[in-house]
Amino acid sequence: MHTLAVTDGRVLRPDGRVTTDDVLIDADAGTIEAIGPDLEGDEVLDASGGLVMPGLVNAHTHVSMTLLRGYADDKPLDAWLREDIWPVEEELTDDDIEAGAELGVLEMIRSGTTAFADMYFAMDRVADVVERAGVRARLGRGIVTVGKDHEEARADLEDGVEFATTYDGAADGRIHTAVMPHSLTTVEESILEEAADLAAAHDLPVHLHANETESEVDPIVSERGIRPIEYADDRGVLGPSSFLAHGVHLDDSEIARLAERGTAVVHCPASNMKLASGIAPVQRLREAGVTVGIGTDGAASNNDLDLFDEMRDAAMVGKLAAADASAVPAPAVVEMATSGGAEAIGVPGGRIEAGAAADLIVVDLESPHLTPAHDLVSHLAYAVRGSDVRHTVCDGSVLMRDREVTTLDADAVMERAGSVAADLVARAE
Ligand SMILES: N[C@@H](CCSC[C@H]1O[C@@H](n2cnc3c(=O)[nH]cnc32)[C@H](O)[C@@H]1O)C(=O)O
Ligand SMILES: [Zn+2]
Repeated sequence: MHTLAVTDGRVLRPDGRVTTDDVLIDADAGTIEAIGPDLEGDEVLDASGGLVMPGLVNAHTHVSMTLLRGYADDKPLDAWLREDIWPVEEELTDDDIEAGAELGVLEMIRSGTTAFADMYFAMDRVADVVERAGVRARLGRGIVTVGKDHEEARADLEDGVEFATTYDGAADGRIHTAVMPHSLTTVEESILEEAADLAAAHDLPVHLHANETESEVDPIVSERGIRPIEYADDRGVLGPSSFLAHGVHLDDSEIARLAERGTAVVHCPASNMKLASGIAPVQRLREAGVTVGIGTDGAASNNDLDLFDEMRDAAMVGKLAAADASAVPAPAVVEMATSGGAEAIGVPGGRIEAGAAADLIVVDLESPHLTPAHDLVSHLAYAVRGSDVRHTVCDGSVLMRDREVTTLDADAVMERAGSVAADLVARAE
């Protein structure tokens, strides 16, 4: 057994306590062996002056959209997608998607994210990046049927299911998959139903955008006389492994139904604020017992993939929405960004405890903006930035040591992404 000792730091435990301990990792198994004083390993990762905490889980993104960061801002969802994003996405090549995924994964490793859920196209290329970069992911091809005839729509569904069944368990088990119909309004009813059936038949989760904007909720209510979550349930989409992105506009009956079905919600506060979609009822969801994770959504609606920013946004906007400063407190956002996210997307990790997956980060605390250290959980929610992450470990492997990413060549990744992004936009215009 090859071991890695993370030494001389403080450790964030699953119950929110912070202790002064070392963490011993079985690098071969990719698991945490022990937590305690004076642990010795074959290799050492210095955590002095730092906090060891679970790697963050970005529970909803479109990682290759880093190529479109800053390309189209200041518009509502529907116009943004139809006028700006989808036309450029028409021009995307598989190589572009790979370059964008490398950039996004690099950014995530550098800001402490070790696992993410991704919906996009050319997912075989995204899977390749996940494998090389050493992170964990739940991946799926986004299935869209608007503007397609039934045959094309079926082909999209089949592609999505084929990707999901082929890649589940890839990269030594670091890659998980899901069937990912894009949303309740961009996928026709029969395809949505089939997607849910096929996911169940293959024991895979369903992931989709739902109840993101009012203009997505209204047509379902007026055409069918029922709320979107009831419609989703009738199509078989909801289940204990399913997770939906956004859940901004949910009424009490929908929240109760999500709780009953065990379907998780991924809160994307920055995207929801930027597109002026609304504010998800995070406090009410949590009180109802719904598992809530946090996601950045794509970099074109955020505009970064730093989950520390997202934690702060979730706490701030949660209070504003509830008109209650005690709503969505620091421990809740830290939980949502770690164990909550891992549970929502169904990946290991999210906890520093013996036997858990060795997905962890070390946050450097020796900075003016993190001084004094009255309460480290408060710092994680309100004051830490992604650039404070010193080391990133996933599945027992060191992906970043002293801010140097070991699995990707940062300069080459940025140069390639910058160049393909410029070409892409030029082709689209
Ligand atoms: N459009 C593709 C498949 C969907 S991939 C996922 C899609 O979600 C889009 N997307 C990104 N952010 C959001 C969001 O907040 N809501 C809805 N869609 C989004 C993204 O641009 C991408 O087109 C097709 O026609 O086959
Ligand atoms: Zn999205």
